[in-house]
Amino acid sequence: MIISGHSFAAIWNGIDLAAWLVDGHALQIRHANEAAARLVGRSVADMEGMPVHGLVVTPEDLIFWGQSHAGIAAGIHSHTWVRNMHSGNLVPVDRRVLAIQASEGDPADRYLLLTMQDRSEHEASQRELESLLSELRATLDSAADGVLTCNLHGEIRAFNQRLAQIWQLPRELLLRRDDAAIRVHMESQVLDAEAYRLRLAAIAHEPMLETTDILHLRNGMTVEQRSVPQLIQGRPAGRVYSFRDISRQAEVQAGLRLAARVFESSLDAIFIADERHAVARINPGCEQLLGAAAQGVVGRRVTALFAMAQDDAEFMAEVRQGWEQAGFWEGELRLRQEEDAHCCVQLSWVALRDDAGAVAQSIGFMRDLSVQHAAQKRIEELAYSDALTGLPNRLPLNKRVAAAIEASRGHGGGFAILFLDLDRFKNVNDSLGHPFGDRVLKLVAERLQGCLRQSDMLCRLGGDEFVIYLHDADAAIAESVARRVQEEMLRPFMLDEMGFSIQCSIGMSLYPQDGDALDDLIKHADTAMYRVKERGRGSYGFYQPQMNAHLLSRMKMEHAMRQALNHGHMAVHYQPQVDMATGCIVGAEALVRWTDPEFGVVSPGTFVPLAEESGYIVTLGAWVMEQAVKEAAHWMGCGTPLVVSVNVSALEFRQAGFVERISALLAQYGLPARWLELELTETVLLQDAQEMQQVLDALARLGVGLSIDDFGTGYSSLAYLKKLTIHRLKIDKSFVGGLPGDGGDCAIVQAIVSMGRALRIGVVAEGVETQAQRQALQGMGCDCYQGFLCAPAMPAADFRVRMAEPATGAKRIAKR
Ligand SMILES: Nc1nc2c(ncn2[C@@H]2O[C@H](COP(=O)(O)O[C@H]3[C@@H](O)[C@H](n4cnc5c(=O)[nH]c(N)nc54)O[C@@H]3COP(=O)(O)O)[C@@H](O)[C@H]2O)c(=O)[nH]1
Repeated sequence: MIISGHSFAAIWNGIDLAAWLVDGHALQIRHANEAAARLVGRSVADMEGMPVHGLVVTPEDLIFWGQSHAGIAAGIHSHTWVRNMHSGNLVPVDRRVLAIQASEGDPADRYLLLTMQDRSEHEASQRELESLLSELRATLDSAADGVLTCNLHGEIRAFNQRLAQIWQLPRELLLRRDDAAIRVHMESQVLDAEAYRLRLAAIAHEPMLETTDILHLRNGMTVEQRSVPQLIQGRPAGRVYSFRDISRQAEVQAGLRLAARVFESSLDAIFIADERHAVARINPGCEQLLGAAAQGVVGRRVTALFAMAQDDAEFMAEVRQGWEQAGFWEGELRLRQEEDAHCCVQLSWVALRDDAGAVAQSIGFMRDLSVQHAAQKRIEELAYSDALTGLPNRLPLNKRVAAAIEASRGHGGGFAILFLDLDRFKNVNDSLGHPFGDRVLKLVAERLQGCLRQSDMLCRLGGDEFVIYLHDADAAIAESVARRVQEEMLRPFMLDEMGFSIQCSIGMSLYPQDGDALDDLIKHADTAMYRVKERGRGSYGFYQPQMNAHLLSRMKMEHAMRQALNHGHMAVHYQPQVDMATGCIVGAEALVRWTDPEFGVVSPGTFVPLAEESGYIVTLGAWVMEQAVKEAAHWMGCGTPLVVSVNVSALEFRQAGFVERISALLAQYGLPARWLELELTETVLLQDAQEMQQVLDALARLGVGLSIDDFGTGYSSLAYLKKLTIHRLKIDKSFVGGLPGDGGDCAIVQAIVSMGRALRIGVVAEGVETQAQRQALQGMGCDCYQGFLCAPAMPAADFRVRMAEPATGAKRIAKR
């Protein structure tokens, strides 16, 4: 097809692309179309013939037109600017240059066709896009939430800095693109990684799903993960995840939940009041304390819950003052309960203020003080009374005596103090147990109270010690009361169908002659009571000033006794035990002796009880035991073995490791256990039956003999004779003394001997002084005797001599 010149012009001017034809040699514009004229803001006519440099605006273009264009054939495509002469603006253009050879072989006949596409709009939209992108990035990076976008295949397209922070993405994952590593890292940060992985897989399967999940991360953060589909033209193209740190929120919520639980489950009664001090809420503890359901209480004024002496306004003024000064008010109030009851509560009422500082709400905490008040009352009672008997204790007695002394200054009257101690009450406790002893003490207290007038006062000081204040009393009244008390005590008591009587010792002091203060009067009455005990108990006596001197000498004696062992003032003597039938010595009782440089010969009857009271008997007894075992080993070594009997006190027997020590001693001196016998009193055997039996069994297993000393003077329970491994009974010398004339003693001794025989237990009579006694005992079937008739206890050396002289007294024969 051939295009006419007219048609070409129409096409040339019709195209929207600016074009001009430049003479390659002259560098002048030969032709320009109308689009070119519009682009540069000139007319076509103005442009044609114009040097091409006239339109150059950039240094690069100047260089371009200044160089040879011979090489331009395939065309040049570049971006540049042209100036619009009309507006003066630079217009960005997309420029193409094409070389055209007009006639063959004439290099001068060469043209350059320039086409320019205005890029203004394209560049503007490009800038707009970049600006939008940077805005979007800035927005993402400044977002408080972590954001991550991915496509439908799960490939990560973008995430922001916050996401990196929340998930603590390591630096290397920020520098290189590794979606799999990022996902693995994120999963590893979730506490339940497996569950999270499954959840993500499930979300990926549902492109249109909108999700919200709470994630607990290993770093302690709680994160809310939301995900929404990313839609392009209504179709899912990917997914946007956002992650919000809700740790604080979760903490607050947990705190609120906890507070609600505390409110609901608190044992304290709690109410919340509004700004007008009307009850808004109460907890179950409060309902319980009030005895009313919340509905009946909510809306009532807080002050209406209490029974108060003050009126409402006065009380609230006080409360407000507390709120102003400390933020709370605290005090004891009487709470109204259901059915007109009341209870005492401790109210702590705290004001909660709004931002402006006004009291918006208040919380009241109430603690029931009933138990505390009861305990307080009990403490006061206990402070003034004896818990066991309920009798007043020393405090009220002090007050009473102080008042009596004060009153006596006016009218000169006197009063008496009686110090009363139950005799051998320890035996009751030891044998029948403390609970039984406690019940006896209560009965005693009742009896004693019955002997007194209203104006007198009976107190228990502790243990088995009582003090009686006799109001307006002289020596005669005191004595008659003491006598009445003793008669009353001797009247049989009944407990658990057991009848018994109690003996007591009473010491008395008088005001004002024996002291002008309670402490002195009690001390002196106590001293008098001691003297009564020493004289044989079961009686009463008045304080005499020289008694204190006696007490002092007791203390001196105790001190001397403790020194005696180290100073060699103690010795062990041996008293022979003789076989009735043969007259041979078959054993010896070891008896301790003390000769003091100051006190002279002190009887064991005096110092053994002192040693028992002070606990020194443990040391003393261990020493006697060692001497006796050593001596018996010596007898055996001399070919004259004999059984040695050693007295063991209750305290010694109770010592842990007693059996082990005996066993070690026997081993140390090489004495076979059968040559040792332990003498125990009945009181020892009754201490704690079970524990006692274990020790006795262990001793029996060792092969040591056991005898019961002073048999018949204690409880003489047949039960333990049957149960325990006893080898011998020792008839007390008090029964032997009455033989053969006293029918009662004869009957007792006969009974003991018969019982021994029946139970196959040996019987020894002690304190045999006459042939008549020996014959009587022999006639009754008693096996052995011990007493002055044969010999008193003698030093070890004398005893050895005695054994070596068969002609002088009893012959010795070892028999066991
Ligand atoms: N725990 C320990 N107690 C001991 C020890 N040594 C002695 N005692 C106890 O002291 C009490 C008094 O003992 P004592 O003054 O030695 O009297 C004993 C004998 O000397 C005395 N006796 C012996 N024969 C006669 C006699 O014919 N007539 C008479 N009037 N008295 C006599 O009897 C006492 C022996 O008592 P007993 O032990 O009951 O067999 C006394 O209770 C001793 O037990 C010791 O080392 N440890």
